[in-house]
Amino acid sequence: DTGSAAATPEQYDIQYLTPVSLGTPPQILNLDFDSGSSDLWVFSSETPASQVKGQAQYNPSKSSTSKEVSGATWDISYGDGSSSSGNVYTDVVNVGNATFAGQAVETAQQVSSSFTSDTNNDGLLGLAFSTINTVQPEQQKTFFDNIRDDLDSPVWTADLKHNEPGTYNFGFIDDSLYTGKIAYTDVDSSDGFWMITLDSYSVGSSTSNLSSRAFHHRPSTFPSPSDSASTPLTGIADTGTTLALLPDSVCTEYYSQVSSAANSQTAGGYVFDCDATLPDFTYTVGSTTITIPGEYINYAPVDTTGEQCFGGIQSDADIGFSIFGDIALKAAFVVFEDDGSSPRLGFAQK
Ligand SMILES: CN(C)c1ccc(C(=O)NN)cc1
Repeated sequence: DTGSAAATPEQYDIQYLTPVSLGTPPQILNLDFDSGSSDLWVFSSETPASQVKGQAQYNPSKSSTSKEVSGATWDISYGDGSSSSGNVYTDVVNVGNATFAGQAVETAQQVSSSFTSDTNNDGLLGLAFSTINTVQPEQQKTFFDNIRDDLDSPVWTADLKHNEPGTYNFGFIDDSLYTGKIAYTDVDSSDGFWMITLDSYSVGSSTSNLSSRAFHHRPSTFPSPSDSASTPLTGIADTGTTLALLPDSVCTEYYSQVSSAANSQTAGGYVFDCDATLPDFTYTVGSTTITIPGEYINYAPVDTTGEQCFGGIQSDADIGFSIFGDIALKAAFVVFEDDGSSPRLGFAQK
């Protein structure tokens, strides 16, 4: 079995939506595939009308193959403070021809305001590890965990793009989607996430880093620079988070290269003049180097004046690890591999 479906960005690449078929006859909903969570939940016939604003709704009573999971409930909260909760059914779920008959479909009986106002998002399809699925009393498996053994290969891949549709594939690696070689790194899934350590990062052209300059002799008073060219970054690969949330030290180093940049309390992060030229941000996994173009890091205007723009790199303070969200992932072809025992993440240029 294999599957392939389009990942279409909403404005500013704030999120990517992918059509999913649920039930019999098929009910098509556009879901946010999220490698940072593990619940497949949908707007449904059970979602109060006051909390629905244009979203498609899954109606289990209209599906001949739906079965209620007796006594099961779910309740999830996300890093941005949004939340949802409800009941559970199983039904046929089909993603680009990859199909599982008994997939847990979590129907929303409550969604928070940010979901209600997100009018094109009909729900989430979790692709983190099933250990953090929120269904009680019996935890449910993610779509990938369910179909993994039927897939030609135990992988799914993300080819997200800037301002144009990309692709989520299941069960195979499409060699036409990347260049060079895929470099793999081990995943620590103990917290339920695709957590990895990037070998290094650099801001702009590497000569910006003092240590890479031929300093014949550096006065002893010179600060020995944090040699970012070999500083690792540990974080989670999260297709459901828009930005790249990185350590304060990295943010400081990055925005020190942008003369108009400031860390704004009112805007909630680093902002700069929209006409600023932003440096690239590069990270390495083994021998593969991924460069996020500066333009991708000019994320979006703060307001309708279009004077100040919000950065695509922001602080991961208070989270405890970095979050390599869409800003970081859309510059790469990413392989999420899990044979059930030793998960790995692969990165390639494209
Ligand atoms: C409000 N929406 C659409 C969200 C979607 C995804 C997430 C998230 O943290 N995923 N890892 C949060 C919020």
